[in-house]
Amino acid sequence: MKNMTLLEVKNIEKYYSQRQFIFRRKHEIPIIQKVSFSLREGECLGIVGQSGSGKSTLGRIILGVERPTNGEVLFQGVNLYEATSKDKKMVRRDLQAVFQNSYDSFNPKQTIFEILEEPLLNFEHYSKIERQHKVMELLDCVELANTIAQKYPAQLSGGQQQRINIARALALNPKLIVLDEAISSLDMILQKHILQLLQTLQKERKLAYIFISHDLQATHFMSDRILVMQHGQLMEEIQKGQTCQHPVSQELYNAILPSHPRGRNKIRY
Ligand SMILES: Nc1ncnc2c1ncn2[C@@H]1O[C@H](COP(=O)(O)OP(=O)(O)OP(=O)(O)O)[C@@H](O)[C@H]1O
Repeated sequence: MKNMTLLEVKNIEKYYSQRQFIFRRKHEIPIIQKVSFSLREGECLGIVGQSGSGKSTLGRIILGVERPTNGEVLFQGVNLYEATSKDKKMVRRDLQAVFQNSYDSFNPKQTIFEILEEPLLNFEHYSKIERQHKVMELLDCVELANTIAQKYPAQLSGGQQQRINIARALALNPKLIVLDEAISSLDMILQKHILQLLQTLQKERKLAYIFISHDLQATHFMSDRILVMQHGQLMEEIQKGQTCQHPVSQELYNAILPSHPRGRNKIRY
């Protein structure tokens, strides 16, 4: 089911004020300029662009944690920045995020069980036994052994920590997960495993993703559509299987290195 609109981003602009020199007056620097797009249920939308193009700022605006200067973000029809407390609760359940530095998002004094139990305690009316079952189910979902539940985050590898982050994001059965450089700190083999896991979970749960990344190949693998950003603007939308047309997108695609050096000037889009 990929036809219901889940998210609408309308004419988003974000300015930061910055002083050019110590005694000069502050200037408004545009970081996001007139960005609009929508996302359907169960869809994966990739957002790529060079460093500093505004991807993470846009991600934070979509998550409702960074108010845009202008424009609206509607999640399931609710304006994130004018939501009532009841609507905010719905958004906190249905809209989740996974970031690059998984360890930073944990309380190091909590066990994995406590970390995964926390959203259930805050949002569900489960009994203790039900919470235990649910935590084990979440560990199973991200292909981790139940014995991990008693460990602390520092006792896990980077890949295991990122799986815990994904499991925590899944705990409340969200509709959308914003993945911001979620696999960037992992080695290539682990990246592939996590991407495959994310795809399986997407199919099983009809989840939508916004996949923000520098990595064009991973974004291609995951996404139904890709938005290319530069200087805070959307330059092009590339549908799956289509060739990119815009010079900015072509430059990004040209930067992909083929596995063999002799093929490096023969990239095809
Ligand atoms: N709080 C802030 N105050 C001022 N400028 C900011 C702030 N946050 C981000 N910026 C600037 O906004 C621009 C976009 O940053 P952003 O992190 O969104 O880009 P990005 O495309 O995600 O980059 P990267 O891929 O390197 O993470 C950058 O020039 C950054 O310096």
